[in-house]
Amino acid sequence: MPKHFLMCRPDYFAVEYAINPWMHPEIGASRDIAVRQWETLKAAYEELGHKVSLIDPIDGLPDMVFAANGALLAGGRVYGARFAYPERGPEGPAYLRWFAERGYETLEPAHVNEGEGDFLTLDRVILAGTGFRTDVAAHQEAQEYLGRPVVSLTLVDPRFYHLDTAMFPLDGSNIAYYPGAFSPGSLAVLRRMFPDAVLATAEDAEVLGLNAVSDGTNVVINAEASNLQLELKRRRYEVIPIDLSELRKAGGGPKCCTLEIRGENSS
Ligand SMILES: CN(C)C(=N)NCCC[C@H](N)C(=O)O
Repeated sequence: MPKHFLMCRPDYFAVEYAINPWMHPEIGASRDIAVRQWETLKAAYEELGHKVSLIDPIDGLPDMVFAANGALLAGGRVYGARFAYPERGPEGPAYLRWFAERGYETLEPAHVNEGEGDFLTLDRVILAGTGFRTDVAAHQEAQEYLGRPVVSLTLVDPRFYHLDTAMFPLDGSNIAYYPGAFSPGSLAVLRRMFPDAVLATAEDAEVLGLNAVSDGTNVVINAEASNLQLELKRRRYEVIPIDLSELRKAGGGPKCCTLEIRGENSS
């Protein structure tokens, strides 16, 4: 099934503040390289048959390329983002406006949450991260608005500050994750819910290998995550490695650049 993604060209991308351990403003990042790498990601989605819509980037919002943080959709409803750090604050209303202007039902959230960065949707449940960015009250707010069960998971390693830096859905019922990113209780929940999950190594997690996008057949994944790629191939997934090393300097990978638009008829 082709998917529909929202992306934001990194025309104003920069590393000029530090709100996660990957960001080093004293080193910075190249916008030109980031744009080229991002174009490769967009082309990969289009080659796989997925539809990509674009939101206009805004000058002064260097992290807006990370569209996954902009909202969470289910059944055509849009639960907006409210960012933890003021540097990203205006992105929430900008993404919500994009959807409202296109006729989507939207909710401006009362609680801090960073969209699909901390909410990962499976067929029967939404997995939700907390610990660094998204407030656990937002998990309840999303559940109430979207009418989907939300399972809270606690992140404990600041390098993996969003759930989607430590986990991705392989399909509607199984996941890949890095165990070291979760609290003992959350890990026990994951083991119980997903006995057949793909477990990533620290090496894969440290190159943001878990920040991947799967359509159930193809997995678009950071090129450097080599152990994880081997395991995915062993499980018969088609692996599409992408070099997003410049965007990683802001703490993002393929998934961060990709917000899934889930319409009325999708799960
Ligand atoms: C998994 N997702 C969506 C992300 N991890 N997003 C990247 C956000 C990077 C930004 N500098 C920040 O720290 O918010």
